[in-house]
Amino acid sequence: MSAHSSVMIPNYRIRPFKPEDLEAVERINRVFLPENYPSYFFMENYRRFPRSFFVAEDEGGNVVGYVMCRVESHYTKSETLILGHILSIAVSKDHRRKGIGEALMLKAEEGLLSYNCDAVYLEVRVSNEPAIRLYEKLGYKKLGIIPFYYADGEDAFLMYKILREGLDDSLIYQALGNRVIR
Ligand SMILES: CC(=O)SCCNC(=O)CCNC(=O)[C@H](O)C(C)(C)COP(=O)(O)OP(=O)(O)OC[C@H]1O[C@@H](n2cnc3c(N)ncnc32)[C@H](O)[C@@H]1OP(=O)(O)O
Repeated sequence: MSAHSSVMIPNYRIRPFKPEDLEAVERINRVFLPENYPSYFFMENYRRFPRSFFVAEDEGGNVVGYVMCRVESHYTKSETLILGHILSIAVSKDHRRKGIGEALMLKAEEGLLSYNCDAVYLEVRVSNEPAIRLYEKLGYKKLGIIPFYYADGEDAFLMYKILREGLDDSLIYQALGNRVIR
């Protein structure tokens, strides 16, 4: 399974994150997501995994969305899996339903493939219909629920997508199953 690199969205451009984008990315994160991070967290993920951190900009060069990822090792009985972790994605409200979220996700997957990721996973609030629909559209499956994952007590779905052809779903369960109930 491969990610598609040729996603074109009229009037927008998806490009790699640059340190100058930090303020804009943090603003979008604070306004549109309850899960906020200190600046060093964004910069650390950029420093370690620059090929899977993207922003979307409009024609005026304004940053209107981002996706930030990390690469992790997870263990199964037979092998170590390299898993991409989508840490955070958001698109400014005025720019939604134009394909930006989907394009950011596909670019992130492409970047994660360049780090040899076997699969990609993420956590999402069980009430976050738009995001869950987006992930399902892109082929993500629910591994299970992480109870009380968020600070306000809401549960998360742990969702994943296999990137390496032939990788069995059961290996993802071996790697991440201890975090979820089914
Ligand atoms: C790992 C995490 O970060 S989990 C948290 C995810 N982030 C957030 O919840 C932040 C607030 N939400 C957002 O920023 C946006 O709503 C996002 C990122 C979830 C989606 O971004 P958008 O640019 O609007 O998505 P995009 O236009 O690419 O939509 C792609 C598909 O997602 C689904 N989708 C997106 N929004 C919706 C919605 N409101 N209702 C139903 N389906 C939706 C649809 O299947 C859509 O395809 P379609 O337009 O062909 O029907």
